[in-house]
Amino acid sequence: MEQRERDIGSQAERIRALNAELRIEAVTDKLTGLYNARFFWERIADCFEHHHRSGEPFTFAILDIDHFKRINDTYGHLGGDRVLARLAGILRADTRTDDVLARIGGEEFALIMHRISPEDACARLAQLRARLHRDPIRLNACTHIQVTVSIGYTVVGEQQPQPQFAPPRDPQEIVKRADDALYWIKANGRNGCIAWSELDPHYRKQRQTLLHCETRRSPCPSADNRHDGNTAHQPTLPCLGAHPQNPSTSASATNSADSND
Ligand SMILES: Nc1nc2c(ncn2[C@@H]2O[C@H](COP(=O)(O)OP(=O)(O)OP(=O)(O)O)[C@@H](O)[C@H]2O)c(=O)[nH]1
Repeated sequence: MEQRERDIGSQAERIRALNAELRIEAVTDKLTGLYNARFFWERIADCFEHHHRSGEPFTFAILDIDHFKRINDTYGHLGGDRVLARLAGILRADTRTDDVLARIGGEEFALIMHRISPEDACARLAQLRARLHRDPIRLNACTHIQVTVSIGYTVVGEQQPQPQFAPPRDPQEIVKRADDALYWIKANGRNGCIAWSELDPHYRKQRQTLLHCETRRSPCPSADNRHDGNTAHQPTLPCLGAHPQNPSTSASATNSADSND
Protein backbone atom coordinates (compact mmCIF):
# COMPACT_ATOMS: atom_id res chain seq x y z
CA MET A 1 0.00 0.00 0.00
CA GLU A 2 2.77 2.37 1.01
CA GLN A 3 4.66 1.60 -2.18
CA ARG A 4 1.51 2.32 -4.24
CA GLU A 5 1.10 5.69 -2.50
CA ARG A 6 4.74 6.52 -3.20
CA ASP A 7 4.26 5.62 -6.89
CA ILE A 8 1.17 7.80 -7.15
CA GLY A 9 3.03 10.62 -5.39
CA SER A 10 5.98 10.48 -7.76
CA GLN A 11 3.69 10.26 -10.79
CA ALA A 12 1.82 13.35 -9.61
CA GLU A 13 5.19 15.07 -9.16
CA ARG A 14 6.20 14.16 -12.73
CA ILE A 15 2.88 15.48 -14.09
CA ARG A 16 3.32 18.73 -12.16
CA ALA A 17 6.87 19.13 -13.54
CA LEU A 18 5.65 18.35 -17.06
CA ASN A 19 2.84 20.88 -16.74
CA ALA A 20 5.28 23.52 -15.54
CA GLU A 21 7.55 22.75 -18.53
CA LEU A 22 4.61 22.96 -20.93
CA ARG A 23 3.52 26.26 -19.42
CA ILE A 24 7.02 27.70 -19.84
CA GLU A 25 7.12 26.48 -23.43
CA ALA A 26 3.69 27.96 -24.13
CA VAL A 27 4.75 31.44 -23.05
CA THR A 28 8.31 31.49 -24.42
CA ASP A 29 9.51 32.78 -27.75
CA LYS A 30 11.74 30.00 -29.06
CA LEU A 31 14.20 32.17 -30.95
CA THR A 32 14.98 34.69 -28.21
CA GLY A 33 13.95 32.97 -25.00
CA LEU A 34 11.87 36.02 -24.08
CA TYR A 35 8.17 35.85 -23.32
CA ASN A 36 6.00 35.51 -26.40
CA ALA A 37 3.07 37.58 -27.65
CA ARG A 38 0.54 35.31 -26.00
CA PHE A 39 2.05 35.85 -22.56
CA PHE A 40 2.42 39.54 -23.23
CA TRP A 41 -1.30 39.96 -23.94
CA GLU A 42 -2.13 38.13 -20.71
CA ARG A 43 0.17 40.39 -18.74
CA ILE A 44 -0.89 43.69 -20.26
CA ALA A 45 -4.48 42.76 -19.40
CA ASP A 46 -3.37 41.97 -15.81
CA CYS A 47 -1.48 45.26 -15.60
CA PHE A 48 -4.49 47.16 -16.87
CA GLU A 49 -6.69 45.53 -14.21
CA HIS A 50 -4.14 46.11 -11.49
CA HIS A 51 -3.81 49.74 -12.45
CA HIS A 52 -7.58 50.16 -12.21
CA ARG A 53 -7.65 48.67 -8.73
CA SER A 54 -4.53 50.31 -7.30
CA GLY A 55 -4.06 53.46 -9.38
CA GLU A 56 -0.37 52.56 -9.73
CA PRO A 57 1.05 53.91 -12.97
CA PHE A 58 3.10 51.82 -15.34
CA THR A 59 4.93 52.43 -18.59
CA PHE A 60 4.50 50.41 -21.73
CA ALA A 61 6.97 50.58 -24.62
CA ILE A 62 7.29 48.99 -28.04
CA LEU A 63 10.81 48.70 -29.48
CA ASP A 64 11.15 47.94 -33.16
CA ILE A 65 14.42 47.30 -35.01
CA ASP A 66 14.95 49.79 -37.83
CA HIS A 67 15.21 48.48 -41.36
CA PHE A 68 15.39 44.90 -40.21
CA LYS A 69 14.55 43.70 -43.69
CA ARG A 70 17.92 45.06 -44.84
CA ILE A 71 19.69 42.97 -42.21
CA ASN A 72 17.89 39.88 -43.51
CA ASP A 73 18.65 40.83 -47.09
CA THR A 74 22.33 41.37 -46.33
CA TYR A 75 23.07 38.56 -43.86
CA GLY A 76 20.31 36.10 -44.64
CA HIS A 77 17.43 35.00 -42.44
CA LEU A 78 19.81 33.17 -40.10
CA GLY A 79 21.88 36.32 -39.68
CA GLY A 80 18.65 38.19 -38.93
CA ASP A 81 17.72 35.56 -36.38
CA ARG A 82 21.07 35.94 -34.70
CA VAL A 83 20.61 39.70 -34.47
CA LEU A 84 17.18 39.17 -32.90
CA ALA A 85 18.62 36.77 -30.33
CA ARG A 86 21.55 39.07 -29.52
CA LEU A 87 19.32 42.11 -29.20
CA ALA A 88 16.99 40.15 -26.94
CA GLY A 89 20.01 39.34 -24.75
CA ILE A 90 20.93 43.01 -24.52
CA LEU A 91 17.37 43.97 -23.62
CA ARG A 92 17.13 41.16 -21.07
CA ALA A 93 20.35 42.28 -19.39
CA ASP A 94 18.78 45.68 -18.97
CA THR A 95 15.49 44.55 -17.43
CA ARG A 96 14.61 44.63 -13.75
CA THR A 97 12.69 41.85 -11.97
CA ASP A 98 9.46 43.85 -12.15
CA ASP A 99 9.68 44.29 -15.91
CA VAL A 100 7.91 42.18 -18.50
CA LEU A 101 9.89 41.84 -21.71
CA ALA A 102 8.42 40.00 -24.67
CA ARG A 103 8.92 39.54 -28.39
CA ILE A 104 5.54 40.38 -29.84
CA GLY A 105 6.30 40.40 -33.56
CA GLY A 106 9.09 39.61 -36.02
CA GLU A 107 11.42 42.42 -34.95
CA GLU A 108 9.17 44.01 -32.36
CA PHE A 109 9.64 43.84 -28.60
CA ALA A 110 7.33 44.95 -25.79
CA LEU A 111 8.45 46.19 -22.40
CA ILE A 112 6.15 46.77 -19.43
CA MET A 113 7.76 48.69 -16.58
CA HIS A 114 6.26 48.77 -13.10
CA ARG A 115 7.26 50.70 -10.04
CA ILE A 116 9.25 53.28 -11.92
CA SER A 117 8.45 56.96 -12.30
CA PRO A 118 7.51 58.14 -15.80
CA GLU A 119 10.67 60.27 -15.82
CA ASP A 120 12.89 57.32 -14.95
CA ALA A 121 11.14 55.07 -17.45
CA CYS A 122 11.66 57.67 -20.12
CA ALA A 123 15.34 58.09 -19.23
CA ARG A 124 15.83 54.33 -19.26
CA LEU A 125 14.33 53.96 -22.72
CA ALA A 126 16.35 56.88 -24.07
CA GLN A 127 19.54 55.34 -22.66
CA LEU A 128 18.68 51.97 -24.09
CA ARG A 129 18.15 53.43 -27.54
CA ALA A 130 21.40 55.39 -27.31
CA ARG A 131 23.37 52.34 -26.14
CA LEU A 132 22.09 50.22 -29.01
CA HIS A 133 23.00 52.99 -31.42
CA ARG A 134 26.49 53.25 -29.91
CA ASP A 135 27.47 49.59 -29.48
CA PRO A 136 27.41 47.40 -32.61
CA ILE A 137 25.92 43.93 -32.28
CA ARG A 138 28.32 41.06 -32.82
CA LEU A 139 27.08 38.80 -35.58
CA ASN A 140 30.18 36.60 -35.71
CA ALA A 141 33.91 36.87 -35.09
CA CYS A 142 34.47 39.35 -37.91
CA THR A 143 31.11 41.03 -38.38
CA HIS A 144 29.58 43.62 -36.12
CA ILE A 145 26.35 45.35 -37.14
CA GLN A 146 25.09 48.69 -36.02
CA VAL A 147 21.45 48.15 -35.21
CA THR A 148 19.14 50.98 -34.27
CA VAL A 149 15.70 50.82 -32.73
CA SER A 150 12.66 53.05 -32.70
CA ILE A 151 10.74 53.24 -29.45
CA GLY A 152 7.18 54.39 -28.82
CA TYR A 153 5.81 54.36 -25.31
CA THR A 154 2.95 55.47 -23.14
CA VAL A 155 2.59 56.02 -19.41
CA VAL A 156 -0.65 54.60 -18.03
CA GLY A 157 -1.91 56.56 -15.03
CA GLU A 158 0.21 59.64 -15.53
CA GLN A 159 -1.55 62.75 -14.23
CA GLN A 160 -2.58 64.74 -17.29
CA PRO A 161 -4.95 67.70 -17.11
CA GLN A 162 -5.73 67.82 -20.84
CA PRO A 163 -8.94 66.08 -21.91
CA GLN A 164 -7.24 64.43 -24.88
CA PHE A 165 -5.24 62.35 -22.39
CA ALA A 166 -8.22 60.36 -21.19
CA PRO A 167 -7.18 57.07 -19.59
CA PRO A 168 -7.02 54.13 -21.99
CA ARG A 169 -10.24 52.10 -22.00
CA ASP A 170 -8.66 48.71 -22.47
CA PRO A 171 -5.28 46.99 -22.93
CA GLN A 172 -5.60 47.28 -26.70
CA GLU A 173 -5.73 51.04 -26.40
CA ILE A 174 -2.52 51.06 -24.34
CA VAL A 175 -0.75 49.11 -27.07
CA LYS A 176 -2.22 51.29 -29.78
CA ARG A 177 -0.91 54.43 -28.08
CA ALA A 178 2.64 53.09 -27.91
CA ASP A 179 2.25 51.89 -31.49
CA ASP A 180 1.13 55.35 -32.62
CA ALA A 181 4.22 56.84 -31.01
CA LEU A 182 6.39 54.19 -32.65
CA TYR A 183 4.76 54.89 -36.00
CA TRP A 184 5.57 58.55 -35.61
CA ILE A 185 9.25 57.84 -34.94
CA LYS A 186 9.35 55.47 -37.91
CA ALA A 187 7.96 58.21 -40.13
CA ASN A 188 10.39 60.78 -38.73
CA GLY A 189 13.84 59.31 -39.20
CA ARG A 190 13.73 56.24 -36.90
CA ASN A 191 16.36 55.64 -34.18
CA GLY A 192 14.36 57.68 -31.67
CA CYS A 193 12.15 57.41 -28.65
CA ILE A 194 8.92 59.28 -28.03
CA ALA A 195 5.91 59.15 -25.71
CA TRP A 196 2.38 59.02 -27.06
CA SER A 197 1.49 62.03 -24.89
CA GLU A 198 4.05 64.08 -26.80
CA LEU A 199 2.50 63.51 -30.19
CA ASP A 200 0.73 66.46 -31.66
CA PRO A 201 -3.03 66.05 -30.97
CA HIS A 202 -3.71 66.69 -34.63
CA TYR A 203 -1.44 63.78 -35.53
CA ARG A 204 -3.20 61.48 -33.08
CA LYS A 205 -6.55 62.41 -34.55
CA GLN A 206 -5.28 61.84 -38.04
CA ARG A 207 -3.95 58.41 -37.06
CA GLN A 208 -7.23 57.49 -35.44
CA THR A 209 -9.13 58.33 -38.61
CA LEU A 210 -6.61 56.43 -40.66
CA LEU A 211 -6.80 53.34 -38.47
CA HIS A 212 -10.57 53.50 -38.49
CA CYS A 213 -10.59 53.49 -42.28
CA GLU A 214 -8.13 50.61 -42.35
CA THR A 215 -10.15 48.59 -39.89
CA ARG A 216 -13.13 48.92 -42.16
CA ARG A 217 -11.06 47.96 -45.17
CA SER A 218 -9.42 44.96 -43.57
CA PRO A 219 -9.84 43.43 -40.12
CA CYS A 220 -6.14 42.63 -39.93
CA PRO A 221 -4.02 45.30 -41.64
CA SER A 222 -0.49 44.24 -42.45
CA ALA A 223 2.49 46.27 -41.29
CA ASP A 224 2.89 47.59 -44.81
CA ASN A 225 -0.55 49.01 -45.38
CA ARG A 226 -0.43 50.75 -41.99
CA HIS A 227 2.09 53.16 -43.46
CA ASP A 228 0.35 55.84 -45.45
CA GLY A 229 3.42 57.98 -46.01
CA ASN A 230 1.42 61.11 -45.21
CA THR A 231 3.59 63.41 -43.15
CA ALA A 232 1.61 66.61 -43.69
CA HIS A 233 0.54 67.12 -40.08
CA GLN A 234 3.39 65.64 -38.18
CA PRO A 235 4.80 67.56 -35.25
CA THR A 236 8.37 68.62 -34.93
CA LEU A 237 10.58 66.09 -33.21
CA PRO A 238 10.70 66.61 -29.43
CA CYS A 239 13.77 65.85 -27.34
CA LEU A 240 13.41 62.68 -25.23
CA GLY A 241 16.41 60.89 -26.61
CA ALA A 242 15.26 61.16 -30.19
CA HIS A 243 18.14 61.30 -32.59
CA PRO A 244 16.71 61.16 -36.05
CA GLN A 245 19.22 60.18 -38.64
CA ASN A 246 19.22 59.42 -42.27
CA PRO A 247 17.36 56.11 -42.50
CA SER A 248 19.85 54.88 -45.02
CA THR A 249 22.56 54.81 -42.34
CA SER A 250 20.56 52.69 -39.93
CA ALA A 251 21.13 48.97 -39.67
CA SER A 252 24.42 49.29 -41.46
CA ALA A 253 27.30 46.96 -40.80
CA THR A 254 30.65 48.18 -39.65
CA ASN A 255 32.42 45.91 -42.11
CA SER A 256 30.02 45.89 -45.04
CA ALA A 257 27.86 48.88 -44.92
CA ASP A 258 25.46 48.68 -47.80
CA SER A 259 22.15 46.98 -47.86
CA ASN A 260 20.41 45.65 -50.88
CA ASP A 261 17.34 47.82 -51.03
N1 LIG B 1 15.33 36.74 -39.54
C1 LIG B 1 14.05 36.93 -39.24
N2 LIG B 1 13.32 37.85 -39.93
C2 LIG B 1 12.04 38.04 -39.57
C3 LIG B 1 11.41 37.33 -38.56
N3 LIG B 1 10.11 37.73 -38.46
C4 LIG B 1 9.96 38.69 -39.40
N4 LIG B 1 11.12 38.91 -40.07
C5 LIG B 1 11.40 39.84 -41.16
O1 LIG B 1 11.43 41.15 -40.64
C6 LIG B 1 11.28 42.06 -41.73
C7 LIG B 1 10.43 43.22 -41.30
O2 LIG B 1 10.39 44.11 -42.34
P1 LIG B 1 9.53 45.42 -42.30
O3 LIG B 1 8.22 45.17 -41.63
O4 LIG B 1 9.54 45.98 -43.68
O5 LIG B 1 10.31 46.37 -41.30
P2 LIG B 1 11.75 46.99 -41.39
O6 LIG B 1 12.53 46.54 -42.57
O7 LIG B 1 12.37 46.74 -40.05
O8 LIG B 1 11.43 48.53 -41.58
P3 LIG B 1 10.99 49.57 -40.48
O9 LIG B 1 10.33 48.82 -39.35
O10 LIG B 1 10.05 50.48 -41.19
O11 LIG B 1 12.23 50.28 -40.03
C8 LIG B 1 10.65 41.26 -42.89
O12 LIG B 1 11.61 41.13 -43.89
C9 LIG B 1 10.35 39.89 -42.26
O13 LIG B 1 10.53 38.84 -43.17
C10 LIG B 1 12.19 36.33 -37.86
O14 LIG B 1 11.73 35.65 -36.94
N5 LIG B 1 13.48 36.19 -38.24
